[in-house]
Amino acid sequence: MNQQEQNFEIDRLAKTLRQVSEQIQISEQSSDNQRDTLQATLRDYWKSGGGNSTDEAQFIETMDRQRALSTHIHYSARHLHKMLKSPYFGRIDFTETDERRPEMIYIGIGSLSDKETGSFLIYDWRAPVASMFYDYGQGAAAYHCPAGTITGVISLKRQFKIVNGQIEYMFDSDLKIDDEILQQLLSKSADDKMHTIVNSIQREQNQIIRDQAHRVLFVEGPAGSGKTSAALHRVAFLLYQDRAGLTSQNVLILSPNHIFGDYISSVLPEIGEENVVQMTFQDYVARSAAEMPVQFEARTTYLEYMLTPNPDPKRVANIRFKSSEFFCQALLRYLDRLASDRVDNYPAITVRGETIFYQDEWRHYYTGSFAMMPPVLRLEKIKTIIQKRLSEVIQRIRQEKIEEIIIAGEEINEKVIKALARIQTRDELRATTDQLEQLTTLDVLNEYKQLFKHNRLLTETGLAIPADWEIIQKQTCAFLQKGLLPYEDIPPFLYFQGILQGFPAKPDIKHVIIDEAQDYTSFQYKILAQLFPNCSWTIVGDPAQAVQPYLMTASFKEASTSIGVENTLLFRLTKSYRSTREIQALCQALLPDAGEVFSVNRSGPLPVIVQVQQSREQTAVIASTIQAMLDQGWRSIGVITKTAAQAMTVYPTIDHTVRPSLVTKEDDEFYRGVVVMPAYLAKGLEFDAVLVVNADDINYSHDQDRHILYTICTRALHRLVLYYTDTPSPFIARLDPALYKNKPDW
Ligand SMILES: Nc1ncnc2c1ncn2[C@@H]1O[C@H](COP(=O)(O)OP(=O)(O)OP(=O)(O)O)[C@@H](O)[C@H]1O
Repeated sequence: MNQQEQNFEIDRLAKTLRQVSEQIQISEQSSDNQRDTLQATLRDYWKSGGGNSTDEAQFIETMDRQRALSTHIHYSARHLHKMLKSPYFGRIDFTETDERRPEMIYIGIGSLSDKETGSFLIYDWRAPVASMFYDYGQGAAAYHCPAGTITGVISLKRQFKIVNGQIEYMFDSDLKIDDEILQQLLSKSADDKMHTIVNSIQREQNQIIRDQAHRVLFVEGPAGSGKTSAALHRVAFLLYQDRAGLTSQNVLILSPNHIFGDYISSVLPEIGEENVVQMTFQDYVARSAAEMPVQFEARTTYLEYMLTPNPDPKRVANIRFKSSEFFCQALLRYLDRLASDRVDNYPAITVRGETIFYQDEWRHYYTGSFAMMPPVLRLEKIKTIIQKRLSEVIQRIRQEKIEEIIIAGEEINEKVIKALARIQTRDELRATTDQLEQLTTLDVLNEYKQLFKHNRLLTETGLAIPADWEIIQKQTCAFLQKGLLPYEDIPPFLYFQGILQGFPAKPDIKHVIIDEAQDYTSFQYKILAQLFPNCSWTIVGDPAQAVQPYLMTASFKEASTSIGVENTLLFRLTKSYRSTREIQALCQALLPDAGEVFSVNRSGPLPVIVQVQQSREQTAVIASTIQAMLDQGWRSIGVITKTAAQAMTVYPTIDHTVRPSLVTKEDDEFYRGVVVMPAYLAKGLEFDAVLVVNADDINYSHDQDRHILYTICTRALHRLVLYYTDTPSPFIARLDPALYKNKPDW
């Protein structure tokens, strides 16, 4: 780029910043005006004495409108302040077919138009025309917009780094955002929060972000391929596309845990969007558990137990069965029958030989008039009908009783006579009211028990006896007998309960992102589909990172069947960005059938696999490694164990002068620095350096352990060290020695 061009860009930036400043002033002025209007509206209303309900309704509507406007002004001012620091990061010169002159298109986190001419000074990165910045280098290019596909030629592509209103660097790139800039971006130290990748979104990621043709978008990709990043930027894109119909309150992110939720919480605000609603599946479980007469097993208790070297095979059989497609289908069949046949053999309700509710009326209401309601509600409605009819009979009987008591002449006080008649009527009808109660009460927990206790799951569905059925029956009954619902029973039970009682659906949620989707079972998807009936979905995951042993999680195909949407697309990412080439090579080698994964051409030292003789030596070696990493300027170091119990053992051995923190619970705070934590909480996070403690055969020898080890190692950006004591994990022992060293040289 010659000097003249550099000067042009410097002037262009100055002009843009002037415009941004002016617009900030206007925005702040209108914010002040808006605040005054709001206060004046409030004052006038109270001065006028409140008014009638029509006035009040109007007043509330006015206030809501003014508040919404105020919020909007506030956000655009915040956006402009961000733009004052860094208004754009890219430029393309695009000549549309049939046009002679190119248009200079500057791309930033928001749009800005010239106050006087109205022309765009900056295009929002989500604008249709901006997609070419991510999709093309110089040469023929095209983009889609409501008017159709626009074609043309890109004659220049320029990238900027503007910090605090100053150009730090700018360069022209021939290709799409290429490896060089990525290398630079990725060679930095990891933060305790994830950051936006808006200025370096890759073409394959851009396709995910901008897809609008599918109601369910599945994204599968190796560790570090930007699945979470793409999903979050997709949220920003959807919010931009549908400003009128979609707000941040209509979008929900389902995170694996709150640590992860906190980790990703900066991305949207960084690009000027409000954070969306966040939730974990455990939040839903906890809310449901609060109302149950049985204790739900905590996820951590379950995981800690299942991650021990030799969990009870009976429990393993139970976990496999409860998350299997067989059980899912069996339960669905059972629920279908319950929804249609439950009342088939219910008797007529009679009092003194008079039928007040005929036998066929059960079916008439249950599968007819009330068929759209959940069964519990249907029975309640029918009960109300019967009670109403019964109350007429009760009045008649009471009157008869009163007359009988008067004729008997044993009592003359009117009040006492009435009370006696009431008691006698109640006693006479007790059998009927008890019968009614019993027929119309559906105790969900008891119903669930009966599936196993009395074999109803099979007898009612006619399905063949599955392997290990007796073990599963006994296990389930034994747990429930103790008042405990085991973790593997929670999703099927909550689904069962939801179908019978109804789900607390959230129709306002219009888009749901599921991260770490490889850990969800079919039942979980089914529950989510009921909770969010009106939404589209972005579901991202990596089957190689399934860290819950024995659980039969849903494939993407099973997930889409469970969600019940046909308009789906499975998108596969193939490039990984997080780790150095060397770390990535070792991670890929841990998987037996890893497909080809491309990496950014970023090199670093080989991973290190060290044998330590005993725990005293391990303590010393870890201490010196951490110190060496810190001395080299790496700021986030993850000491990652298989279980929380192991993390708690390792934590006290870490030199406390490096101020380590221990993270063992899903809602613990997560800070940058030296962090000791179990693998299942480190999911989705990343560290400059990862130290894998106890990489022995005791911890990592079964096939499911392989995925845990892979997940841990893929958290590393720049350095990876694995320690073992006696025998290394077979997954390590089988590695090609060229992939690692036995001694660190840092
Ligand atoms: N286009 C990109 N430009 C710059 N950095 C990127 C890009 N895509 C991803 N990254 C970075 O790569 C790292 C991994 O991204 P992310 O966490 O989104 O991947 P993931 O596929 O969700 O990973 P995992 O499955 O391991 O949790 C992050 O540091 C992210 O900022």
